[in-house]
Amino acid sequence: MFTKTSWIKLPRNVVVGHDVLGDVRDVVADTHLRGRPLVVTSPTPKEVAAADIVAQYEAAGTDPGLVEVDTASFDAVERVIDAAEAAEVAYLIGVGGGKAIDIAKMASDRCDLGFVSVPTAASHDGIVSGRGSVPEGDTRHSVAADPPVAVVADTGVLADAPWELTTAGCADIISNYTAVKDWRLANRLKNVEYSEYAAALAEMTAELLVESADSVRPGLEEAAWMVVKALVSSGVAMSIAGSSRPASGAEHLVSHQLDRIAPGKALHGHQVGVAAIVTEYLHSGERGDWRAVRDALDAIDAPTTAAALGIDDDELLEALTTAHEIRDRYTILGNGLSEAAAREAVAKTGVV
Ligand SMILES: NC(=O)C1=CN([C@@H]2O[C@H](COP(=O)(O)OP(=O)(O)OC[C@H]3O[C@@H](n4cnc5c(N)ncnc54)[C@H](OP(=O)(O)O)[C@@H]3O)[C@@H](O)[C@H]2O)C=CC1
Ligand SMILES: O=C(CO)COP(=O)(O)O
Ligand SMILES: [Zn+2]
Repeated sequence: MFTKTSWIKLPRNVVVGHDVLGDVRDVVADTHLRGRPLVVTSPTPKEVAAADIVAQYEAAGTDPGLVEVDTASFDAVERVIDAAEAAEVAYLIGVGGGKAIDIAKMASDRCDLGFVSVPTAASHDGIVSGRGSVPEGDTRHSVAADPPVAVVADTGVLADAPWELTTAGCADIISNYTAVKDWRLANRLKNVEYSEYAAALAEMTAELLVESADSVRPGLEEAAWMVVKALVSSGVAMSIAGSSRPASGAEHLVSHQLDRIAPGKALHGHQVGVAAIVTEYLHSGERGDWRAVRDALDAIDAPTTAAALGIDDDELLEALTTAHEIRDRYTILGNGLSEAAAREAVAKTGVV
């Protein structure tokens, strides 16, 4: 008997382009969302974009709420929920990098309110995804959360953001290669549910970005356009899969572990990129594709060594040998990488 069910949650409007920040109200008006919003942002994105959005609503006679968050934490999510309930807002607008967007996404999921995503950095593929990532206890990885109803990504804002934020987004996409290899491995070895559509979309997204690497240069709106399109596409792959599997494998486990061992030292995307060089080596050996992963990262100015991340060699080795413990997600790390094997992998790939 056929018993499969798949529920794919996607945004209704995804608007990417020049000067679209000024269209937030119009984009929202084209959805079912009505009434007063709560704008959730963090310090820099507030100046770069959130203040403008607040002004748009004020000019139209609506007084939006505003909450500023500093760190990605459950306290921050609770504070946003309290603000949303106190102000009786109708929906939330997350304005910023992964931190502000995920806090707003998780708070709106908890309050059962619509959510609009306004990225100010092309730094991660959670812009569109049905996943939220806020540390809780020892958990750093994402959990299911309703995706945004609408996304407004202004390529001018994204191109003006610091270049390393864009290279972090590119590295988050390049890590799809190893994430999909881990997913296929888990499907073969552990019968983990697998979607060829989601895997193919995640791989193709990485492929298209790598092929365009020459055009991904600082300050260019065209480059911001290409990267944000890739981030959207990767988020859609996660929605099709109903999990972060197409975009998160062993390289993400290592990054999550680094967030615990060496917090705040490097950007999420940069950490997963460096870890992907090592996990690609583990998948395909010395003669395998790890050089292609390293060269793709290098081509877009993303770090390729622990030193470039600002992470000590020992911190990376600890992350590599303990990453398998943090989540029920089978990957090439299996039941754990031995210290000797980890040392060999980082030495052979030049990561350390
Ligand atoms: N939900 C999902 O599916 C996914 C979630 N993630 C999560 O996203 C997070 C990583 O996102 P990331 O964006 O790197 O982290 P942050 O949101 O912390 O942003 C990184 C830095 O960029 C700054 N910033 C943002 N926009 C601008 C701008 N326009 N100009 C100048 N500075 C700017 C922020 O400033 P300020 O400090 O003022 O905020 C912050 O200092 C991780 O927590 C990761 O787990 C990653 C991938 C997928
Ligand atoms: O960062 C992500 C995809 O790029 C989300 O993955 P996690 O589920 O590992 O947090
Ligand atoms: Zn990621």
